[in-house]
Amino acid sequence: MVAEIIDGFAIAAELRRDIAARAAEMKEAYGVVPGLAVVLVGDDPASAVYVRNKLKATAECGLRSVEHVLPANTSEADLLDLVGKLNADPSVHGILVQLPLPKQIDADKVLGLIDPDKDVDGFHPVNAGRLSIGLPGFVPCTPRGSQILIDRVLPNLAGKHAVVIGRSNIVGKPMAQLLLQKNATVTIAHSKTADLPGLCRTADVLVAAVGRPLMVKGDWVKPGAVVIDVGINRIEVDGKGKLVGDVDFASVAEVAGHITPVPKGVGPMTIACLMLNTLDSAARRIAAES
Ligand SMILES: Nc1nc2c(c(=O)[nH]1)N[C@@H](CN(C=O)c1ccc(C(=O)N[C@@H](CCC(=O)O)C(=O)O)cc1)CN2
Repeated sequence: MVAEIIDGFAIAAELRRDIAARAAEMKEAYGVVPGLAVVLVGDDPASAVYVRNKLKATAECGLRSVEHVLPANTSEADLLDLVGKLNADPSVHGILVQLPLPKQIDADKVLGLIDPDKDVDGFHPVNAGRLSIGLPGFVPCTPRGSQILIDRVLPNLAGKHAVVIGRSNIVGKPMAQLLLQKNATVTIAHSKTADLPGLCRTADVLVAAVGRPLMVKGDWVKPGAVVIDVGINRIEVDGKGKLVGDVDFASVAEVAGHITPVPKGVGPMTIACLMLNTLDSAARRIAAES
């Protein structure tokens, strides 16, 4: 293996320690403890694990969290009603509705009702717009965390070509915006892109966010490139469940300069950045009120 592994687990732990220190200062100076409302609808086991980890991280960072667990048959109207109450609650600085939602609920409608200034997931169209025109807002946690990892190993992206595979509103598009803000030349690739391996071979920074297990192979990667694997896929190997990314780690690590593993790469940064967005939200409210 030639690539250096980017240890997202360790970097996320470092970030959480920094957030804890800043939260303690905020409490001391202003008597404010940032509050995060976490809404879980239904009984998806993976979502339950992610929510548990988010609540744990909140406590570790000295933030306050309130969990709202609703049954799988919750109506859209009831969820919208809860979001409205959380919008109006001054002790709540951040609102997170765990995705996916049960099929009877229109996720866009729910996410669109969250007050953009409490939208710590950064999924509201207002925050997508703010990001695209360079205004302060909330950046979705996975791209924000991925950008922090890229900054660690390649702080100057001017003159670099970044390829983002995947065009989702939650990861691909905001990731491309962040890379553009850092002066990279950015290409968004997707399922209809011609010669995807050839395009990827031109990337100095390659971000894979497609949800296709082990899709990116070693011969898709430019020697020395920074490879960020956003994929979290559960597959079966020899009859056992295994968590893998969108990148074939074994072959890509032979070629890349830096690579994130799965697990313990981008995933832990997603949760750390949720804490960071919640802290930012409280800091902005304090600044606006003083
Ligand atoms: N409202 C949201 N819903 C969802 C988001 C989100 O950012 N906001 N992202 C994903 C799930 N997710 C957080 O919610 C998330 C997924 C994975 C990880 C993580 O740390 N993964 C570990 C592996 C964990 C495992 O064993 O399963 C890793 O990569 O090391 C954190 C957060 C969809 N929903």
